[in-house]
Amino acid sequence: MSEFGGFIQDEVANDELDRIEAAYGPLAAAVRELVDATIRSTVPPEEAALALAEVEAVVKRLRAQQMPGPAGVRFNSEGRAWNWGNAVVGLRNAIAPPLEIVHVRSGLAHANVDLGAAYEGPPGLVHGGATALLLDHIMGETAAAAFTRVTFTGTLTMVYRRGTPLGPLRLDARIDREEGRKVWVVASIGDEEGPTVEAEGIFIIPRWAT
Ligand SMILES: CCCCCCCCCCCCCCCC(=O)SCCNC(=O)CCNC(=O)[C@H](O)C(C)(C)COP(=O)(O)OP(=O)(O)OC[C@H]1O[C@@H](n2cnc3c(N)ncnc32)[C@H](O)[C@@H]1OP(=O)(O)O
Repeated sequence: MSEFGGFIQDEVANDELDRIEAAYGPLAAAVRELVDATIRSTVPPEEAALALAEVEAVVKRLRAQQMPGPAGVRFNSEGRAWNWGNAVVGLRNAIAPPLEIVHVRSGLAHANVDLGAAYEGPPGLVHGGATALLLDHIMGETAAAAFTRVTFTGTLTMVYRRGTPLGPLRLDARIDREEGRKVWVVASIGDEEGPTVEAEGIFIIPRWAT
């Protein structure tokens, strides 16, 4: 294994990655269900205590073998990259919705997502930090121009036009302009009635990546 600016070259073969993803993807999806079920359950406390014992047993089983730190962003020489722990798109991260981003072309992307009880801020509405999180990520991937370069968020501006309802939502992002190592991206998230939050960000290609 070797590291480039935090990106880790890890020679796991593609068929082995498929096998791992086929097991851990559904596991993370079940944990997402668990998060939602824990928030919305109305079973009596005695039932919740029994559930706790079962969850603790599952945690113990998974802790039997662990990587020393976070999952990182990895790639192999077969051209595959994976970021299973990412907070927005991580296949193995139950905190991530996960967002499935469609890159229409370099610098233009969109995504559909259904946010449930785990993302609530004001009653029935998405937490403002959660919309910022999703927007930051889709904008970052868009700035990366079809994954041909690394960009970091420099400045992010959010305009919250109206509350974002929990439920089905759409995100859109596009590169507005570029100047040297700076990439301006505009984006929005919204429901069927239109955008609820509009964002503008300056993404920087770091000096170390040029
Ligand atoms: C090939 C393999 C492909 C793989 C492809 C994988 C892609 C996978 C996509 C994942 C997508 C993730 C999407 C989430 C995106 C995050 O969440 S990133 C995490 C949050 N952001 C950070 O942690 C960034 C922290 N800050 C930094 O690391 C550094 O300050 C930066 C932003 C890289 C800039 O450092 P630097 O390169 O030393 O910049 P520097 O030379 O000082 O300035 C360059 C220019 O940028 C301007 N600038 C610098 N900082 C800022 C700023 N904060 N705001 C505005 N302008 C700024 C300067 O004024 C300067 O402008 P000019 O003078 O050229 O006009």
